[in-house]
Amino acid sequence: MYYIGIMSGTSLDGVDAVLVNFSGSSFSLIDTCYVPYDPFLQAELLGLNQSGENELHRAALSGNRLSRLYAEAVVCLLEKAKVDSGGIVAIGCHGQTIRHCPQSEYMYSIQLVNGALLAELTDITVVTDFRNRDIAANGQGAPLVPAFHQQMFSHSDVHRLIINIGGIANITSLPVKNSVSGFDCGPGNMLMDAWCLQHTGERYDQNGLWAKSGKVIDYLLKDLLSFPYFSMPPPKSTGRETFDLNWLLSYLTGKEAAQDVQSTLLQLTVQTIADSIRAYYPTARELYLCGGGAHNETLVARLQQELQDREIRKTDVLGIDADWVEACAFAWLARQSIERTPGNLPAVTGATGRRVLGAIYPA
Ligand SMILES: Nc1ncnc2c1ncn2[C@@H]1O[C@H](COP(=O)(O)OP(=O)(O)OP(=O)(O)O)[C@@H](O)[C@H]1O
Ligand SMILES: CC(=O)N[C@H]1[C@@H]2OC[C@@H](O2)[C@@H](O)[C@@H]1O[C@H](C)C(=O)O
Repeated sequence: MYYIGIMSGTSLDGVDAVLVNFSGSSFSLIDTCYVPYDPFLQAELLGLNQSGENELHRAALSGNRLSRLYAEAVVCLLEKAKVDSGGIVAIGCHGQTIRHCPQSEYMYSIQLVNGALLAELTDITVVTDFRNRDIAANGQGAPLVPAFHQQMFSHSDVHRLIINIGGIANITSLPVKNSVSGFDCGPGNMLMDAWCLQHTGERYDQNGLWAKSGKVIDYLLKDLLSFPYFSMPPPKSTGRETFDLNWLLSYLTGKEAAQDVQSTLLQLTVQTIADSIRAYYPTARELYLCGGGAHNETLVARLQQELQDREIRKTDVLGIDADWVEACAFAWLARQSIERTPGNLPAVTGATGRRVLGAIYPA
């Protein structure tokens, strides 16, 4: 029961791909492959988050480029694992989000990928477009990963929280008795990455050392935290439409030192995660981090400082490396689709019911 999961997230850094084996209820991660975006593709994808000239054509071309990269990642996995394409049941490919508008007046989410091309290039069944069925059922279409967290990380006696710190940060609550819940807390690394690139030329602030060299600007943090998204009740999900550099610039006076802004952005991520936990999951004591932000030592130390009575570890100790949880989730979501089993959790997304997700392109 080999599946491939492919995730390219809101950080816009590249492609995470995994080969996994599901047999019955057991799961194993067999191989992984990471393919970075070249600067041209990265800039093009970032540009497609806003309207621009000839954007339909550009989006279609980027979808094709992405699909060729996804196919490279598939070949890399098959070679590493010495498995041939006939041995794979399906590829679950998230695609690259360029717009996310689940609100009732819009009701769509766009993940770029040419599923037909990927099926043609790999000769493997491809499942894509995981979000729109949930949105059609009045859900947010995100986050979807909590259903996978439930399968992999639940404990019969302990209330656990799983916190993904990617471009956006999202939280999953796995209580002992009540139903699973979760939502997007707000920006994870996205704003820090953009500010860091603009001021240092580095794509991200390694271990948060630049942020650590600055001071949190109290008035700025207070202003940022007053943004309505943070106090909105779940279900909720967000993205680059809301949290981009322009959003940040609208709060700056122009007199702030760049490293102090970075320190404040890091604190914003920490604070919005900690506030969400205090507001919605006050009794949960075990926290497990995944996503790239789990490697940011300054961020993790400040989060531990905010939540001193909770134990914070990475999902690695639960059996899945923090870097590969999302890609594994899309392999699992593909299996749900292939088996015609629902993949969404209405308690998370707000959908009116459970739905079989995804569009299938047969091999
Ligand atoms: N050592 C590190 N120190 C600081 N930040 C790091 C480190 N390693 C990774 N990161 C951060 O993690 C980001 C990548 O995270 P990840 O791959 O989880 O995001 P994503 O999957 O694209 O986002 P999302 O989950 O929102 O879709 C990088 O852009 C960087 O900001
Ligand atoms: C629209 C979209 O791509 N959302 C992503 C993003 O990245 C993290 C967070 O925001 C989450 O809601 C979601 O991704 C994961 C994989 C999810 O659906 O659970």
